[in-house]
Amino acid sequence: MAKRWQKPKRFDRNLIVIGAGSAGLVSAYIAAMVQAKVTLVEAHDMGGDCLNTGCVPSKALIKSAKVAHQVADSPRFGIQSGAPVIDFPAVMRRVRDVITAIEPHDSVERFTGLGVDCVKGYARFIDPWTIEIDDARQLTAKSFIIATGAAPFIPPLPGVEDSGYLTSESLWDVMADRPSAPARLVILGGGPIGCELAQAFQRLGSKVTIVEMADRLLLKEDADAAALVTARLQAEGVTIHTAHRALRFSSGKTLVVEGPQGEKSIAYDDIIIAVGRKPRVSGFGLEELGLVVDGQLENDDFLRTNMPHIYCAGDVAGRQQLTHGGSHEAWYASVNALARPFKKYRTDYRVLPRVTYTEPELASVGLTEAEARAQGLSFDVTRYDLDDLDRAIAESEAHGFVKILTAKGSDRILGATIIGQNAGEILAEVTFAMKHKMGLRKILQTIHPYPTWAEANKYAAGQFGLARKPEALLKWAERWFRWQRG
Ligand SMILES: Cc1cc2nc3c(=O)[nH]c(=O)nc-3n(C[C@H](O)[C@H](O)[C@H](O)COP(=O)(O)OP(=O)(O)OC[C@H]3O[C@@H](n4cnc5c(N)ncnc54)[C@H](O)[C@@H]3O)c2cc1C
Ligand SMILES: NC(=O)c1ccc[n+]([C@@H]2O[C@H](COP(=O)([O-])OP(=O)(O)OC[C@H]3O[C@@H](n4cnc5c(N)ncnc54)[C@H](O)[C@@H]3O)[C@@H](O)[C@H]2O)c1
Repeated sequence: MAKRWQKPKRFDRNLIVIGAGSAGLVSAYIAAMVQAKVTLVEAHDMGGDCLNTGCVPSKALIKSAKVAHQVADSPRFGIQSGAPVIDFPAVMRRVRDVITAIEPHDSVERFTGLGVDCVKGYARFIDPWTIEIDDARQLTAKSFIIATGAAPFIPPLPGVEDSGYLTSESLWDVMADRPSAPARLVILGGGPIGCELAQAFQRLGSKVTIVEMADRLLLKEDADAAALVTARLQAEGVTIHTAHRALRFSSGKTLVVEGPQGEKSIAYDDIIIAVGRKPRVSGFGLEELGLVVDGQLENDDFLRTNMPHIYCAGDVAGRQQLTHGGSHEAWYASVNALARPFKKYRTDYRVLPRVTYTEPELASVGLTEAEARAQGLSFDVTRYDLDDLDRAIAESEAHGFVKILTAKGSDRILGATIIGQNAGEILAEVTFAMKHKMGLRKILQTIHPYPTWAEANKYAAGQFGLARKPEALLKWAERWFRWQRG
């Protein structure tokens, strides 16, 4: 390294963080908290994908769609209201307002107040210790964290450039000016983005078709849980083509797909491409430093790239793509970068929860059954069906389940999947137990208020206990009580 580049004798900063999404913001925050001199460089909007084009607008849209669905569904609860009238521009204005309300949490003002030097501009490495911002100002640092996120992957299908496709990044601005939701909406990709947006747009008046090349939706999640999401989407009118591969676009806004029955043409008014997100690693000097191999930013379990003073966190690191995952990695990247060479911490993803905000909601943490099997683990599965839960019955939402995997011969939790209303909230207790190595018996011993959704965890733990009754002791007790009755 020294031969090709001259290392500066002094540095302007202890740490420079590139990208102000969840990973970059948290990295800069931690550095400022421990009194390091830190600069955070952001080319576009503070808050990155989550605030501007990801979690926040999608959850705001999902809420409006849920209200529309509840209005349509109200006779089920004894309320007559007529079909919902969707004021789509007002829905999109609300999405914008929600972003505006949350913006201050991620703002330059807030982070400057916390001691972070925030710089607006596009950063590019010119050597391993120096970045240039907007081809003008240069800054050096002892360490760096690359937190540049990911961008939608666009498959190189014939005709794609003229297809008028939208992505999770572009759709918000485009839809903001529309009088109504697209009449026929095709969504390519049946992952979390595809499923969440499909249900939301269907509920807001679109006729949605999902095209997914795998044989089921939500491939990374428990198959039983994903099947319930699929069934609900279909019941609400979404057309789902699994095992269908997109082949090409033809003129007149048509997608040609190939499935088990051959080729099929699907006409659309709009198409959203949601087939995964690709780490942003090019155009700002990483390739020139030799940090990118086969299109990936190489990094180890300490989030260190192949230059020991350059770290990474968030979507760009290629290990997970979640907002809280990015914040989690930010802790490791910033602490490892600042404590170098005295101390380093290995990343740990064993207790990383995730939630897909469809209705029913699908929440999981740790291993799925398929993952536990693939790892050759010996485990038990306890399942509690929510059709038994009083709160779920009272709310006429008695569907879904809690599925918990435990290590064979113990109550140690290896993973959990919850599907149903408020699954993400119910999962919090299991995540806490798992993180702090508390088994299912500890959940069973905890008082849960009646009637709550969280009681589902207690009943699942109860189910676990029932399946492991001390049969010999109970036989003895039965004899003892019979003897006592005389
Ligand atoms: C529709 C959708 C819904 C989602 N919903 C959820 C959800 O409900 N829950 C959840 O946990 N996750 C969700 N995600 C994922 C989540 O948004 C991302 O995982 C998270 O935002 C990634 O954060 P990050 O900090 O790694 O990157 P980003 O937020 O992408 O931030 C990277 C930043 O770096 C900047 N940048 C890039 N290059 C440079 C450069 N050279 N110089 C300066 N700045 C640069 C970019 O402008 C950007 O602001 C969703 C994603 C999408 C698309
Ligand atoms: N609620 C949440 O936490 C949330 C919501 C949205 C997104 N996210 C994050 O964003 C990431 C990206 O989401 P995503 O849904 O774009 O990606 P994904 O990788 O999770 O799913 C993409 C799907 O597209 C399919 N696919 C790929 N190429 C295809 C093709 N040519 N034709 C048809 N189908 C094709 C894949 O088989 C896969 O099922 C997620 O993995 C997740 O981490 C999270």
